[in-house]
Amino acid sequence: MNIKSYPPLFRPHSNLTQNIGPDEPIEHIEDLDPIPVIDLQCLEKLDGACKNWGLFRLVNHGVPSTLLSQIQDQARKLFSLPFEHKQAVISSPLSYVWGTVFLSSSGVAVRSSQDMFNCWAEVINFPVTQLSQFQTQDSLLDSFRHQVEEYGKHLARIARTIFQVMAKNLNLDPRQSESYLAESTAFIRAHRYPQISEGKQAWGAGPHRDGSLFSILSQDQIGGLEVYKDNKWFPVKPVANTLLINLGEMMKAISDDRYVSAKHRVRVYKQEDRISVNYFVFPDFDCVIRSSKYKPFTYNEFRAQGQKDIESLGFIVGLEGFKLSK
Ligand SMILES: O=C(O)CCC(=O)C(=O)O
Ligand SMILES: [Fe+2]
Repeated sequence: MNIKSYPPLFRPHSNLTQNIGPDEPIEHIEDLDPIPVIDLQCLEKLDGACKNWGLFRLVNHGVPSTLLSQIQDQARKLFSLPFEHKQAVISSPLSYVWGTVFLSSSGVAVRSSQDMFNCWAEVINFPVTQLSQFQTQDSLLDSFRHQVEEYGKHLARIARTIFQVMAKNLNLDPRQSESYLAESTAFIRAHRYPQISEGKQAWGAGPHRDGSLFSILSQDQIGGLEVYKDNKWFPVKPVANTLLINLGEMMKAISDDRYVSAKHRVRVYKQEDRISVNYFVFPDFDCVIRSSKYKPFTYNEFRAQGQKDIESLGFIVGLEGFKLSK
């Protein structure tokens, strides 16, 4: 355990612990992996995976395996630096937060008063289109920044390819659908879920749905991600060289509820730190999302509402709060 690298909150002597609630059954399927597998070169099964799961594994994605493993290794090294050093070198437009994954529009970490929504995780945010402006004397951060930039280009390509097919399957108006996928506001978020000491309990990330259009995740070999389907939680096992696509609430709204926004959560382990790197993509912030199920809204309004919910209720109501009453 590299204690100096952890924010004080996550060190063994801290008395922070979380009531993680009743431990809902986790479906253990040892050999069979039920998560749909989609080939980027042949997207025939994409529509079914979006309708049934809202989360799928992507193969044949064209990201070199060396780049994927470098991203994982370098992220792990970066998180292993002393806590104070990370605080000192990670500066705007990057940000470093812990205990929450929510950031206000001004980049400040927003913590909920409710346990479920605080996370046993550290997060470094990289806004992909602003990375070329970032200068640092720290050689590890500098080389990681370059890799993230290169990785970001692959992810933007993958996001475009997948979204084009989704838009076609959903018969979206091609002009409208252009503003549903905004590359300019996409960001890459690296997470480290520190190991947790005996006797403590917390979620790496409590059960939630993402607010994004969708995300593209690379996880290490530790595991811990779980997805909810048919009233059960399924482990999303690590499979080398694959990526995970997770549909968020914006995709559900745009699809007029034909697609599922996957509910998921992350477990933490006693023995090991887990690393994951996630790319989030959103609609243009001021593009109006129209559907038959929800009142028209922009992503900006959705995000502002989420922040208000966190501050007043301790959790995000999400898309349900925009539903048209019958
Ligand atoms: O780390 C993961 O596996 C998922 C993280 C997550 O749920 C998120 O970033 O929204
Ligand atoms: Fe998530």
